[in-house]
Amino acid sequence: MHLMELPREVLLGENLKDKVSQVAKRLKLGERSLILYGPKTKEIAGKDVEKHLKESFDVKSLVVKEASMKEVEKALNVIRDENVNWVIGVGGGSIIDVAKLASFKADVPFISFPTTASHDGIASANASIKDLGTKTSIKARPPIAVIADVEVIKTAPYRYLAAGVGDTISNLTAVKDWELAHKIKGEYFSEYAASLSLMSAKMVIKNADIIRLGNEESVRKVIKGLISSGVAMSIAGSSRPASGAEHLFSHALDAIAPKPALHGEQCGVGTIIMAYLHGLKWQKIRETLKKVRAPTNAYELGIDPEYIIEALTIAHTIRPDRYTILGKDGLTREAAEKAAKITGVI
Ligand SMILES: NC(=O)C1=CN([C@@H]2O[C@H](COP(=O)(O)OP(=O)(O)OC[C@H]3O[C@@H](n4cnc5c(N)ncnc54)[C@H](OP(=O)(O)O)[C@@H]3O)[C@@H](O)[C@H]2O)C=CC1
Ligand SMILES: O=C(CO)COP(=O)(O)O
Ligand SMILES: [Zn+2]
Repeated sequence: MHLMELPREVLLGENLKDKVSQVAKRLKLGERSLILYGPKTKEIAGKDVEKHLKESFDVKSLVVKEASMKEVEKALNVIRDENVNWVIGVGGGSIIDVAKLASFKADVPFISFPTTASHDGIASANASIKDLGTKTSIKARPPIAVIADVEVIKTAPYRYLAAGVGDTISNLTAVKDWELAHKIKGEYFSEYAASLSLMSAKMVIKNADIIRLGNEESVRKVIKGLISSGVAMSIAGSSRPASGAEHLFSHALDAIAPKPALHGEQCGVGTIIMAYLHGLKWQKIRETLKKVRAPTNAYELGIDPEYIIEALTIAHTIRPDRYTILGKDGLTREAAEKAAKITGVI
């Protein structure tokens, strides 16, 4: 049996920092809450959300440094010691993932309050957490509510919005990899989740000219795609519809590059290469990324070509149970170099 859980409320609008209490009351989440934010997102929105929440709730707070198991444990300790009833994560993908996993382990609900449109973990049920050096995708529960404040998200540097396009466009190759795993390995495949995921990718391609403006409408377009993508993952019961070989490439870069770029930026570049390997129209993907001013090569990622090649050759080892176009043995150095050169990535 596959149990599908989805958010109960999704708010997308302006000035929502003082609306969290209303949502929490409506959903009867309880008296004691824990707010998680990062050092920057505390200043950007966290402090304000906390101030408003304190008018109605008993609020504990924690500054989260990274998406690691250590940080999840810290949050879990506060939840248990303080008998916290619900959690809210105010931040980027890292903060939301820590809130998602800690609340899941403690069996309490959590609210997702994204400060950027850079990743599709906003509404997904899985958390990407670093444990023993590499990122693992851990099954958790989707947020009970998503509160996406366009005013807050709009203040993030444009680069984050372009990264969101990269994370969404990667659904094109992720779904291809999923189909392949279904055909070759007999892996469970949900046509419905795959279609929803592809729809998000197609929407950002179609709206690239609007997105590149970086205005409020752009934020709304990208956020909607990211939320649908997260819902697709919840329906699938895994990150399969939105994470294939292009994500393995990004996770590999996170592990080896001295200064990795944003998750969505790396996934976007990975999508160009994996689309080439799949025989898809990779030029169209590159064109869209260029249009929204997202990186399309090593230089723009700020990563040495040598790391790009290495990441391509080790990507298949990151999650051996996730079958992709890279197969069981991965790419040879020569094949990696050729694919990266043909697609203009190096
Ligand atoms: N679970 C899932 O389904 C998914 C998970 N992910 C995961 O999400 C992570 C990537 O998320 P991403 O958002 O790109 O990166 P991070 O959450 O790591 O944030 C990157 C930086 O941006 C800062 N930041 C956040 N909001 C703003 C803002 N409004 N203005 C200025 N700076 C801001 C953060 O501040 P601070 O230092 O305060 O945190 C941080 O320093 C990865 O760990 C990835 O694996 C991605 C997709 C799906
Ligand atoms: O980033 C994701 C989808 O965009 C999902 O994360 P994983 O690659 O960790 O499963
Ligand atoms: Zn992603």
